[in-house]
Amino acid sequence: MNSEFQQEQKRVDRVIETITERISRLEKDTSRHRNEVVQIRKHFWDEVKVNVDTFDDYLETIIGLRQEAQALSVSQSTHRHASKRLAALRRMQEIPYFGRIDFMEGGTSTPEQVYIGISTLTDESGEHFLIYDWRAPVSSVYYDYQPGPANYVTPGGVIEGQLEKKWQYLIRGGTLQSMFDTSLTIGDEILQQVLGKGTDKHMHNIVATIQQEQNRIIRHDRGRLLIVHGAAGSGKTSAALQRIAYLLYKYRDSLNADQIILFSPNSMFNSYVSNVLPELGEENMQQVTFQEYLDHRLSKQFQIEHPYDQLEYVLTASNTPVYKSRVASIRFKASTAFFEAIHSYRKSLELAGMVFKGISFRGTSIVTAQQIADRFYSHDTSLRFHNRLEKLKDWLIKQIEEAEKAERKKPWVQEEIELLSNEEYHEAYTYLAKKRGFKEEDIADYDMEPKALAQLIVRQKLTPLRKRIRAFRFIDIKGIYKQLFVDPLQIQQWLEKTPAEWTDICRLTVNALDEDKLLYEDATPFLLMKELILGFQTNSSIKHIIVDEAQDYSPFQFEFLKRLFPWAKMTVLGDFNQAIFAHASEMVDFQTLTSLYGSAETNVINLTRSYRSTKPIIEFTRRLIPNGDRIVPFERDGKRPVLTQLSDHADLHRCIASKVADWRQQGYHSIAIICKSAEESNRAYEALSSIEDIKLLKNGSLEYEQGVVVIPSYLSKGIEFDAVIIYDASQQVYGDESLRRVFYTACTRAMHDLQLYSVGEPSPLLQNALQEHLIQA
Ligand SMILES: Nc1ncnc2c1ncn2[C@@H]1O[C@H](COP(=O)(O)OP(=O)(O)OP(=O)(O)O)[C@@H](O)[C@H]1O
Repeated sequence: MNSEFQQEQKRVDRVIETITERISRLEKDTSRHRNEVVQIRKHFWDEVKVNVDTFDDYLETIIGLRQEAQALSVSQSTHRHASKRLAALRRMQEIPYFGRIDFMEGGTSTPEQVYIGISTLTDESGEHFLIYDWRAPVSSVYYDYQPGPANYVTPGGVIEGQLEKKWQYLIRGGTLQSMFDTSLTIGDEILQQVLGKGTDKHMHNIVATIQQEQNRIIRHDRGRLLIVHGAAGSGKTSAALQRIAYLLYKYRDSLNADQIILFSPNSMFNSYVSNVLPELGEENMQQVTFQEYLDHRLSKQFQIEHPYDQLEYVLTASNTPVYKSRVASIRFKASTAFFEAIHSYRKSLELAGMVFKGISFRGTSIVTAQQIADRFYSHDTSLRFHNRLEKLKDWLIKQIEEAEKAERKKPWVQEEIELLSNEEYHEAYTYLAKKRGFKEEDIADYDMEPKALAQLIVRQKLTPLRKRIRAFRFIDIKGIYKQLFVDPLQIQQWLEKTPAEWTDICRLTVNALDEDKLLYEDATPFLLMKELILGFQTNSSIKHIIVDEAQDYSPFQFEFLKRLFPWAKMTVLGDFNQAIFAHASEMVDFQTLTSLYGSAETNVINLTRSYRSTKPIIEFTRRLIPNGDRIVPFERDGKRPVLTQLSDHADLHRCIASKVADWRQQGYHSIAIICKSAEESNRAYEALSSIEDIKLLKNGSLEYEQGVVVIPSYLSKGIEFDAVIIYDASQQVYGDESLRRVFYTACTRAMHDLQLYSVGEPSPLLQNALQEHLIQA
């Protein structure tokens, strides 16, 4: 062992000693803070005297309450911070740092050794940094430069200097295992080691090996919209998560994790990425799928089709009669043209076309739908649309009041009074007495008049109706949306061109709405229509939204997100070669998105290097897509993918079982058998049930499971496996050109090994994968 290595190990030991001391000090502090919180909670009401007899007492009570609540909040926040710091220090006990730069600032003569880890550590004096946080300004030099002139940006300006040397350290369990002078060595040994390992149940942070182009994404801080277009496995999700950690660090005084939302493809993906931020000592951002949001807004009214059910239909129902129209409907309803048409339609409602629901009580009409419409269109059309609706609502409330007066004299009210139970009678009595100003002790003296009781009963019975009117439920949004499709010619007023299948699209939309079903392609347009009429529900507390797998969102959905989060900056990450939804063909690149905030507010970063898979796998998968040669594989050796042609399914299942056994022996922890659809997955799972511990992953699975799994292609998005089997890459299954992206997505999930089987002729999608890239067995 050379002396430099020994010196470095000694430094590691010293730093770990400091970390251990800090931990023991902090453990005492956190336990004290925890006790404080418990005590404040326990004695909260002892400390506050609740007295509301006089105004001064009341004021004193409020002030006391506020002081206690403040003390509790301060203690809770101190405790939270201390616990977070403690968690970070515990991780640093294992790996205190991973890199070092020797940086000589302009005007100085000795370089400073800057050690970089997941969090900052200073010496006892607090003046010298033993470790710099990877997000600190100076640490950017580590990621951005090779030895030579270098600079970094601080809030006070740009610091110029010279990067003398750059080191990578591999420290595990407090022991320095290796160190590389990366200014001398060629290739990235640590990255090789990281990528060569098996996959895990959870994604991990990549801070030790962030690449220069990824660092640009992480530290980007200009404009409203950042678009990242990157090849499969290029680190888009990883960069997005480290970006969140970076923003939380840089804006720690004004930004917290609750103000960031990650839109992710499914719940399983949420669990897969849930560890990255906590590993870096940060709290997780909010995570949501677009479907969850739609459900939250619309599921009371409708049964909304799940996007994966829509996808399953597209993948499996091509023989059904309405298939072509349905696919055309999905594409058309995702377009900005339809988004604009809905805006124009809503505008036209100012003059005609609103649909209302009549209001009736006990089977008798109070106001008919036609009367409501007449009233609405009798308003001055120069008033704002929403004000007209407000006026209409007030008028309807008045109609209810009129109806109320008339109802009081009707016989049903007397009958109701007679049927009141003692309890109800007493309740009504007490209520009316209090309303008349009687104090608790004088209530018994109150004489209840029968008229007042009748009034009360009618009022109560009409309360639900009043509530519905206040919530604008007299507007028939479904009727208004449906109207767009009832007369196929109507939409031509607002659209230059309708799809050829428009009449069929209209028919299938109306049929679904009549059954109170909302097809997935209708859900966002419907919600937009609703918001344009009733007013937009926006969320102004969110400062950043990150949309992963953005190729699966329609331009329509992006417009919607922009309106929903008016103050948020947006980071959008995707790969069009993995666009698997039928609506995705509406957007062939992210250029369309530039119009969202305008080009001055938009920046685009492309990632072309791919890290997930071995070089032979990438050399194969990139031949499956147009312009795939732009993808640069990371130099990691491995075996070439294998295509095995078989004659029947019995043979296929035998081969898969033996391949899985083989791979298990090689030590692979996660093996995926990827099928085209859920339908194929179910069949495969049944047939392969003899494989020990095999699991079926389906829509709704919340956890990403390790081991041997059968999974439909679209659910495997975003995640990765040690080894992948493409269940049946035959002409029969992947015969259609429209499946190219689904097929590519499935193949790019493999890290170390890829095996394709084909029952009968292989898919024509494999045509370009030359012999040199694919072993045919
Ligand atoms: N700089 C890096 N250092 C270490 N590992 C990396 C780095 N960049 C990417 N990886 C690894 O490469 C794999 C792919 O990364 P990630 O899932 O973020 O890519 P992606 O672009 O989102 O992929 P896809 O679009 O195919 O879902 C992960 O295992 C990730 O840890």
